[in-house]
Amino acid sequence: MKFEHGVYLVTEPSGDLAAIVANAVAGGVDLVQVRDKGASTGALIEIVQDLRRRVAVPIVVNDDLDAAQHAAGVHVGVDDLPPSKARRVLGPSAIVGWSVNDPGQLDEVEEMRACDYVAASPVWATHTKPDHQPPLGLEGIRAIAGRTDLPVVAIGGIDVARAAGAVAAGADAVAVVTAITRADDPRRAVADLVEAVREGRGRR
Ligand SMILES: Cc1ncc(COP(=O)(O)OP(=O)(O)O)c(N)n1
Ligand SMILES: Cc1ncsc1CCOP(=O)(O)O
Ligand SMILES: [Mg+2]
Repeated sequence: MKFEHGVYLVTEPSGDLAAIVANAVAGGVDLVQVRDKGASTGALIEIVQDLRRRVAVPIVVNDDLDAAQHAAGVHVGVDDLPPSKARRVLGPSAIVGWSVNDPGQLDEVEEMRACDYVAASPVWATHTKPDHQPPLGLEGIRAIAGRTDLPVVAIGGIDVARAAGAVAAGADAVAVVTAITRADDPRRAVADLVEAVREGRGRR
């Protein structure tokens, strides 16, 4: 997985989803994840099919392997099915992402081999995922990025003020919910994040 602009949109089930995603993609998002913890598989498939008609970037689904078969891939965490199983079901060309909070996960060779990227999750505390694990901080990004060649995505509490620091610490991309979905102008918000990522890359 190549994160050209380094911005990954993770959706939430509020607001005008189609408009937010279309504007975010126009601003430069590389990848979209449909995340709606309360949605049925059928509802997720409908969302994916609708978004696929509107935008050209890959769309992955959070958690739900059945819905992910109608998308470009899946994002899973430690409480979900393992990446290796997702890979077996979705095949070699699917995108498979895995949340990492404990650096010990990086030693799970079979799981790491199944992934296209790992997410340092969360970097900062966030209300968007009330059950999140302890924040890793910038040190956590450095520790993870220093131990894998996979692209590292930073997620949790990331906004335009924090994005460059996360990237300078070793993240290849930032994954963002509210700083995009709740922005007055999601397209502008993404464009500003893209610029911050560029600045962070320049600091490495
Ligand atoms: C890009 C990205 N990173 C981390 C997560 C969190 O996944 P997980 O730990 O499985 O938690 P839920 O999102 O399922 O609540 C993510 N979704 N996306
Ligand atoms: C889904 C998820 N996984 C770890 S933190 C998080 C939510 C990030 O949301 P926000 O960008 O609003 O802090
Ligand atoms: Mg999950």
